[in-house]
Amino acid sequence: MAYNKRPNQFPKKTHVSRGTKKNDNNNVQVKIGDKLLITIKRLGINGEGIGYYKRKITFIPGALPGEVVDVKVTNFTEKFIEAEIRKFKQKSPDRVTPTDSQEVGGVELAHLAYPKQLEFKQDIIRQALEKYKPKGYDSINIKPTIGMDNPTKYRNKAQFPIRQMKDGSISVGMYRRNSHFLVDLPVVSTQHPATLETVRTVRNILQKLAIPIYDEKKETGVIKTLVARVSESTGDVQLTLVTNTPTIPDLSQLITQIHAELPHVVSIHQNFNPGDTSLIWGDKTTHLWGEDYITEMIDGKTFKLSPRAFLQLNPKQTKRLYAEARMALDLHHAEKLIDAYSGVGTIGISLADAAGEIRGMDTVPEAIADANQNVIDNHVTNAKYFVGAAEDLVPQWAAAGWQADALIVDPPRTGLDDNLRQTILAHAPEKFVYISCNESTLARDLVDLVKVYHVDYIQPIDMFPQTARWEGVVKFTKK
Ligand SMILES: C[S@@+](CC[C@H](N)C(=O)[O-])C[C@H]1O[C@@H](n2cnc3c(N)ncnc32)[C@H](O)[C@@H]1O
Repeated sequence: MAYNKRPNQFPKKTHVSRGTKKNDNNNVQVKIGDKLLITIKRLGINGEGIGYYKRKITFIPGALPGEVVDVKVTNFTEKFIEAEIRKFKQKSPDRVTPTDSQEVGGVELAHLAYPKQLEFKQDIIRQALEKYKPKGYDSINIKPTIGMDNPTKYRNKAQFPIRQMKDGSISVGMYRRNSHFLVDLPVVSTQHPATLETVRTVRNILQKLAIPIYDEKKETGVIKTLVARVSESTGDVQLTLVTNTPTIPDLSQLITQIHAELPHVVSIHQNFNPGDTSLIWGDKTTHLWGEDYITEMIDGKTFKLSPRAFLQLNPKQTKRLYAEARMALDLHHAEKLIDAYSGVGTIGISLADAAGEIRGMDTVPEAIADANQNVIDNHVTNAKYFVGAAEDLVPQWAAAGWQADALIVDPPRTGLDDNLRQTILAHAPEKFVYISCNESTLARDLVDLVKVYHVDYIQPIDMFPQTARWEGVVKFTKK
C-alpha cells in the first residue's frame, strides 16, 4: 500500500530518530524500485523493521533488529521510505519460521520468537513515553509483559468474508495484503480451532446446497461474511451469517445440515447488510435457530453474548487483564467505583463483590442493555450502567454530588477525551487504573494525568500474540 502518512504511527509528531534534525533527510533522493542495503535498528509500532538510509527513516515490514537486508523501495515521501525485503544479508537469531501465510495481515510479529515479542511490547511503551515525555517518564516502572503459555489459538471470534472464486470453489478467509483477493487460509494459528472448523464446515455446506455467495462486483448473491464466536468456558459456538439479501434460500436445509455437522453450534443468527459497504455488520440482526445467546464465564460471573456484543477477543488473557486491574485498584468494599468505557460491564461486574457502588457507561446502547442484563443475571445489586460518553457523564455525576472514590477507564485506541482528562484532574478519585490498548494515546494522556497522580507502574499484557498490538494496565496513586 502506498501511504502518504505512515498508518498508526505516533500521532502529531513524525517518528524520526532522536537527534535527527527535521529537514536533514529531505534531500535524500530515492525512486520506487531502488535497491538499498539497510541495517535494522529497532521495530516500529506496527511491528515493521526500522532502519535508516542516509539518515532517512526506512520502514521494512518483516525485518528484525540486527538484520542486514537488501531491500527494494516501494514508496517514499519527504519524511520516510518504505521498502520490501529482497534478500537477507544477515538474519537475526530471534527469527522463527511462521506457520501462517504471510500474504495476509494480522500476524505481523509471527516471525519473531515469542519471548522477544514480549520484550517488544515492553519496549514499545518505553518508546512512546520517550516521545511524549510525561513528567518523570524515565523513572516509570514498566513491568515485563505478561504473555501466554501457548501464544496460539486464542481468538474466540472469526469474522471472515466468503467469496466464490473463478474456478467455482468458495473461499472463506482474509484478503491478501493490499488487494481484494480472498485467501482461503489453511492455517490461522491465532484462531480458536472451533471458530475455524465452523466457518470451513459452513462454507462446504453452502457449496453443497448451492446457496449463492455474494459477488462484490455485481453486488449479487446472498452470503457475505461468516462470523463464528466460541465461548471458552462452555465450548458453545454462535454463528452469524451476514447477508446481502433479507432472506436466505434453502434456509431450513442449511440449518439442518449445520446442526448435523456442527453440534457445538448452538445459536444461529442472520445479519442483513446489503450492498457494497466497508462495514461488516448491518443494522438488522435476526435470530434464526437455537439459543439467542452464548454464555461466557469470567471470574465466576456469566455474560450472555448476543452476536453484536463486544467481548475481549482473548479469553485466557482477559482473565489475567482483569486480575491485574483488580489488584491495581485494590478496592476495600466500600468505594464508589466508575467503570468507564464499560462495554457489556465485564470489568465492573467482575469487581462488584469488592466495591460499594458501581456506575458504568458506554456510548453503545446495546452494550448498556447487555450490561444491565448481566447485572441482573449475576445477582449483582450494587451496579448500574448508563448510555453516554465518559467525558459527559463523569463530570455530570461529579457536579451532581456523586463523587467516585475509584475510577477504572478502558477507552478505545483514541484514549481519553480532553474533557474527561480535565474532570479527572479536577476531581481526582483516590484510586485510579487505566487499561490502555494504545501506547501512544496512553503516553499522551499521561502528560496531564501525572499532574495529580504518580504512576506506580505500567503492566503490559499480551492480548494479541503474533501481532504488534499493545495492551497494558496502569496503576496510579494520588499525589
Ligand atoms: C476497549 S473497549 C472496552 C470494553 C470493556 N471495558 C471490556 O473490557 O470488554 C472500549 C469501549 O468504549 C466504548 N466507547 C467509545 N467511546 C466512548 C466514550 N466516549 N465514552 C464511553 N464509552 C465509549 C466502546 O463502545 C467500547 O465498548
